[in-house]
Amino acid sequence: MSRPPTDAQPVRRLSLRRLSLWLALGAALALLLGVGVVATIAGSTLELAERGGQNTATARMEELRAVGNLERMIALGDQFQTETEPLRWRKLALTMQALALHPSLGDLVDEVGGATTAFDTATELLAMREAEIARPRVPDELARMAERREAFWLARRAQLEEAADRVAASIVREISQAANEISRGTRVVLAVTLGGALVAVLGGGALVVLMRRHLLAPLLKVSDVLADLRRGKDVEGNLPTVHSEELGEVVEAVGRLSATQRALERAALYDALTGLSNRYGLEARLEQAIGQARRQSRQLALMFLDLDRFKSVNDSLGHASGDALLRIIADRLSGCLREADLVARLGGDEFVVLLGDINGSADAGLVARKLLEAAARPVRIEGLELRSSVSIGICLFPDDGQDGGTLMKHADIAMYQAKAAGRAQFRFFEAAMNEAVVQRLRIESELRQALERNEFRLYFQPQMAPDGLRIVAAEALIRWQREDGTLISPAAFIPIAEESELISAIGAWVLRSACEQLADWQTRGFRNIRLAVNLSARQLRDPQLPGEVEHLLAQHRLDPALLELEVTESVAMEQPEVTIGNLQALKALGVSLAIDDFGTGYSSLSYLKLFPLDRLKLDRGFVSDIESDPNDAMICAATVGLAHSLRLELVAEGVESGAQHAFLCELGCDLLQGYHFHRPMPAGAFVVLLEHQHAPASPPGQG
Ligand SMILES: Nc1nc2c(ncn2[C@@H]2O[C@@H]3COP(=O)(O)O[C@H]4[C@@H](O)[C@H](n5cnc6c(=O)[nH]c(N)nc65)O[C@@H]4COP(=O)(O)O[C@H]3[C@H]2O)c(=O)[nH]1
Repeated sequence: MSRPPTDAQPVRRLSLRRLSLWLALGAALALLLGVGVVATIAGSTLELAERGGQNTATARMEELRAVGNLERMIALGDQFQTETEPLRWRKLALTMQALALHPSLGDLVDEVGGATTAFDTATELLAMREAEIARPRVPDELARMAERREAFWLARRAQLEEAADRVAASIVREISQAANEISRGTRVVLAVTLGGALVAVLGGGALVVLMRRHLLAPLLKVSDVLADLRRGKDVEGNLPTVHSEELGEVVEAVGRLSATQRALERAALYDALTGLSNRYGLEARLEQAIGQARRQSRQLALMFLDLDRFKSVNDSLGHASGDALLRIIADRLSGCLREADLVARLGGDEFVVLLGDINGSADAGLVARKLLEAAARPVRIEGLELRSSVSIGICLFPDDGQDGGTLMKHADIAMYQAKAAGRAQFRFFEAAMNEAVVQRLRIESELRQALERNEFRLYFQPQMAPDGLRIVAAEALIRWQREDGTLISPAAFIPIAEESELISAIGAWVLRSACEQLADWQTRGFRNIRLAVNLSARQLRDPQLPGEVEHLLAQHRLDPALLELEVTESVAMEQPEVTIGNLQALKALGVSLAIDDFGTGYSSLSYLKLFPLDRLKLDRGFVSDIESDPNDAMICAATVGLAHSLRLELVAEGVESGAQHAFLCELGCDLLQGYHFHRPMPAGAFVVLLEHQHAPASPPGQG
């Protein structure tokens, strides 16, 4: 798209407004001038013609009359000569005289000697005839007189005829001259009109060419560009260069519009943090790729990637570090792919990879391995070396889904399975996974309802002194009591709650209820019973947790040491540096801290000694085989030794028999928990048990 010519060489531009004003003015002037010239020429020609016509007509009328009178005189003269009756020839002579005196003949006097001659001729003829009558008796003389009269008449007649011919010729000459003048004037008017029309045609043509080049063509181009913009095409470099100010404004506005549209598109289709496509960009590409693959009968692979334990990085190191990690992972993922593939970020720590044109699942597996390796390389952020990993779910088109929505859902399900299988691995989608997910979603929604309906209960399992008689503490264990009264074990729903944000609400409920219970025991006089509460990974990383605990302790006026918070070894060791900070914040409140399921994770002793702990809880897996498996017995012994060397108490879980009890006592365990003593029980039963402590001791295993 052409940038508005602000940053390029400035283009000199005309003002169309001014140009059109000048053109209109010029056209009006030219028109006025043309009309003036034509009108002047036509007017003068007409005037000339009219004037010439009038003069000629007046003058020629007299001459015509004179010619007529002369012709008549000639005819009268001829008649006079032949007329014998004196009365009649006298009358004819008199008529001739009267005609000769007519003014039309007056003007001919000089030319033909007309009037005088005509009058004299009539007078002379009359006198000659009168003289002939006066001598009637002399016939010869009479004949001579008549001959003389005849000769005289013929001579005069010839003169009169000549005069009439000359006048007639002059009339014809005058008329043709006038006609010539009129036609010359008409030709001039015609020439001027044609000239004007030619100038108008040429000027109009030039104007049309000018308008087409500088107005119409750029306008059409701008309209094409706008149409392309509407279709979402890139119009970069398509804007015309214009030479008028007004169109320049339009072109610049379209340029700005296109730049804004591109910026909006970027914001709409790309992720601002990583520069990768976002959900909408991915959806568009996915639909396109599916259409293409369907037409060409090809396979696609869609991968759903989730950064393992990203939230704890975000919570403990802050959002800036979280963002930096996301950018690094985004770059690494992009680096593993071909140009035709796509990697998108859906938000949070979720990425999607689209592999176009693969030959089968093996291809997708190969790429997934590369992605796993790339994500697993250590990341250095703000001086800390972080170990990241991703879990990947893969599904294939067309086998695992025919449309984008289904493919995304199935890849997500496969990813969830990869996470459940221990993270940092990939899983291909299988139909059976769908059912597991449906089940999980159902439980999630039921858990939400359970919270609203207050269906959770706390059970309490005593922790005994080594003698197995004295209750020193208890562990709070959640149960879900459904409407029909059935109790659901936490193992069936806590992992699901941990996958969603539900664990925060459930954990908060447990903490609240546990503190209420502690307060209740206080009022009942059981002041030294400690209560242990399990913390989920999310809770431990929650920066609000210390504040909430502090508030609950203050609200119920509890001795903080009576509240024990347990975190599993694997959660504690996930990001040990982060755990240290979180545990220290809790320890600052005075609460007790314990590591649960000890021995199942991979503890780093250097970190373990930095955790501000009070107790280690030996996992019940080691206790169960303590008698039969010498390895387990050794581990138990070593764990007791380790705890004591770190100045921690050791709690043995899952004590189910007297032999286990005896063995653990021998090893030096500080506290014992298990069915051999008591099963988890409701609050009421636990209070009854506490009250029994004041009574004579009953043998263990009867709880
Ligand atoms: N076989 C055998 N089992 C014994 C014996 N003594 C105790 N147990 C069981 O061992 C589990 C001990 O709790 P845990 O290790 O913290 O393991 C707990 C804990 O990780 C989790 N959990 C329970 N309540 C909560 C809670 O309120 N919050 C969180 N985040 N997790 C909880 O659920 C797990 C299972 O809890 P429960 O089903 O109550 O199972 C309890 C308890 O009933 C024994 O002698 N033999």
